[in-house]
Amino acid sequence: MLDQAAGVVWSSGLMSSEQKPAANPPQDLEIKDAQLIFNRVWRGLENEFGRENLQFPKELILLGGAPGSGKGTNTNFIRKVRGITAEPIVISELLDSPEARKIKEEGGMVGDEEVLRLLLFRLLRSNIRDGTVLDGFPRTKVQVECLKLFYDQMISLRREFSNTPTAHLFRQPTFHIMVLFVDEAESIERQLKRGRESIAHNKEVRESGIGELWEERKTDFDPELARNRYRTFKEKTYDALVSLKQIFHYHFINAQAPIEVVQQNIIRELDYQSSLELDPRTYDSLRAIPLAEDIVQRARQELVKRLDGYQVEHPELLKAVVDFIQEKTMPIIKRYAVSGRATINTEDPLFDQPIALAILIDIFSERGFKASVDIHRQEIPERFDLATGKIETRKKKVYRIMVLFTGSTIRRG
Ligand SMILES: Nc1ncnc2c1ncn2[C@@H]1O[C@H](COP(=O)(O)OP(=O)(O)O)[C@@H](O)[C@H]1O
Repeated sequence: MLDQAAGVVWSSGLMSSEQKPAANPPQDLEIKDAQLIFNRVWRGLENEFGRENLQFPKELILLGGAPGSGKGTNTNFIRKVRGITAEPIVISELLDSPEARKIKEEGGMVGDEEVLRLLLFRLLRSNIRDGTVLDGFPRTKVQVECLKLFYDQMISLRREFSNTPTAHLFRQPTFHIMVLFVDEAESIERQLKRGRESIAHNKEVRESGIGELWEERKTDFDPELARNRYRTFKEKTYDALVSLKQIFHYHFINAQAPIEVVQQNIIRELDYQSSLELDPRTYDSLRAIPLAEDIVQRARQELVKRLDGYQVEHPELLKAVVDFIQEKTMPIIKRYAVSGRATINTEDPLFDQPIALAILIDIFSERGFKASVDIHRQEIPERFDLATGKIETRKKKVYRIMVLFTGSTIRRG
């Protein structure tokens, strides 16, 4: 028996805060462009490699910042702090065609589609599965949108393969956006400094025949070109990077300081964020406690294992619970979706087997709901014995299934 009317919990507060869709959703051209570009590149990948082979790095640290902010200087340091052994990917080095070189020399930017294609192909290399640092992506609003679409695709792949033997190859992606910040004067000064260092270094290499030549960028010798690069960054890149703050792990680093100070800032930022607020001694006493996100990730792997286990060991029970969810709970959940909360009472004897309750909760978790079940035992008076005065009762077991879910923005990464 299903007690629908009594089983649904409404909160007037939740009802009144019901969100209406925006009347005019922003139809940003750049967002549309990004979708077209991304879809073309992604289809290319699927055709060339097959979906099952689209295995990308688990962790990506996307390093952004004005030219001269110290991205190249700090990349190896960041890898060390995060225990990343894979080589970093420097976008400007990926862009090696003569056309791309010419654009770069003038301080401009290479087309988004070309950048995205080269990058995603490069990310598929098997030696960077654990993670890597990306220097110089995303640089434009379109690239920012592509990054979000890429993340969503990684999540879809993960879901798609979660019940297969290759589930472990599609891990939960973690994206960190790290912005190194310097002002215009500092950026120009450092670009020119790099120019002077390159000349001195290359002179030494040529004279001694030892070592490798460094790239000599035109923009590192001309203050006007250097200024132009900084302005391109401020106008095209900076706001786009900041817009990712709400979505991925975001780290803003004051990079206008001596290298040692910048590196301390990086350590602090990459560490658990509360370390920024806590006294270091307090933080030290807490750090033995695992981070919630690590536990959640392990729990998710366990969940996948359990669900696969039910399929093998209790296939009929699994099917019965799936049918129950589909037929008995989904209509109620859909009907009350705005509140994000539904309660369903049932006396279905299916749940007299405790494992059926476990299966129910796990299925809901896998589908993104939070479910819990209370069992209520009620005695229903059935007969009154006139001779003894005793009331005979029937025991009734009611399972109260509470399902919570949310329709609000989900933090990615
Ligand atoms: N904190 C710092 N203080 C002084 N000079 C720095 C600092 N960080 C980097 N530099 C210098 O600035 C120049 C540009 O750094 P680089 O790492 O190549 O910048 P980016 O990769 O962000 O363009 C290099 O000569 C580098 O040695």
